[in-house]
Amino acid sequence: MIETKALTKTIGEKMILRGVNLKVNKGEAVAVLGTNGAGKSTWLKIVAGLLKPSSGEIFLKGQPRKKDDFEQQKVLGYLGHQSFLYDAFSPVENLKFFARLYHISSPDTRINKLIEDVGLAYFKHEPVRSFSRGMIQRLAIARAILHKPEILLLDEPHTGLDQQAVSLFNRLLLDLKAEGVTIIMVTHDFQQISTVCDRAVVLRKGRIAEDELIRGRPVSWIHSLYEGEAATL
Ligand SMILES: Nc1ncnc2c1ncn2[C@@H]1O[C@H](COP(=O)(O)OP(=O)(O)OP(=O)(O)O)[C@@H](O)[C@H]1O
Repeated sequence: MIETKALTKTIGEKMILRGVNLKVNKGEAVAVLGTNGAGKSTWLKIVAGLLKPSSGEIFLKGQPRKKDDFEQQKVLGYLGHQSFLYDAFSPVENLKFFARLYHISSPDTRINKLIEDVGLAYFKHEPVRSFSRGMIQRLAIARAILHKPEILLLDEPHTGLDQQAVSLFNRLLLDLKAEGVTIIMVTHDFQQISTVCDRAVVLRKGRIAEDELIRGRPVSWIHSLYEGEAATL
């Protein structure tokens, strides 16, 4: 579904990715772990088409990744550290704007359903500038899945969410997974990884250091994998 081969990224003198070979199959839910600065967000941004690699290859559904290809872009939903939302617009106006970008016809029913799903129905006509961080994150989640992407790329998606929103979001992710959506999630949150993901990949210094199936494993084991100590358990 998504594959990067020998992917490198150098910015200035700094080599951030040093040859990342990673293949994610359709319907998998994969966590990408690693310490701060390991290169996780950079890898995700390159796959999302927001950054250019220095070298290497990217394949999306078996096809080489092309720059500014709308059909390829539609396959992906990306949730990064920035919300991409417009402050002066309400949730309804923001989602209508993105629906137009994705050429979604008659989006009103879907927009209302998504706003309800993320728990913002009461605020759907209020400007985003009045929202808390958690509310913005809820709307950003709705924005990322609005066009029903086949692959969801999530960069620390649980950040800023309260416990109720975390449960709601995980439910949403598990439903999408059951529908066959592929999920790739950069995160430091081991509890959420064990709830949502089947596989964990650990990046260290720009390379894949671990790649293991984690279904049924306790959170402590995932932590050991992150620390590079799982093999000794
Ligand atoms: N535009 C940039 N210019 C210079 N250095 C950068 C740039 N973007 C990223 N870096 C550096 O590249 C390294 C990897 O960054 P990246 O954001 O991919 O790490 P990460 O694994 O996602 O970390 P975190 O868990 O802190 O989000 C970091 O040392 C970062 O400072």
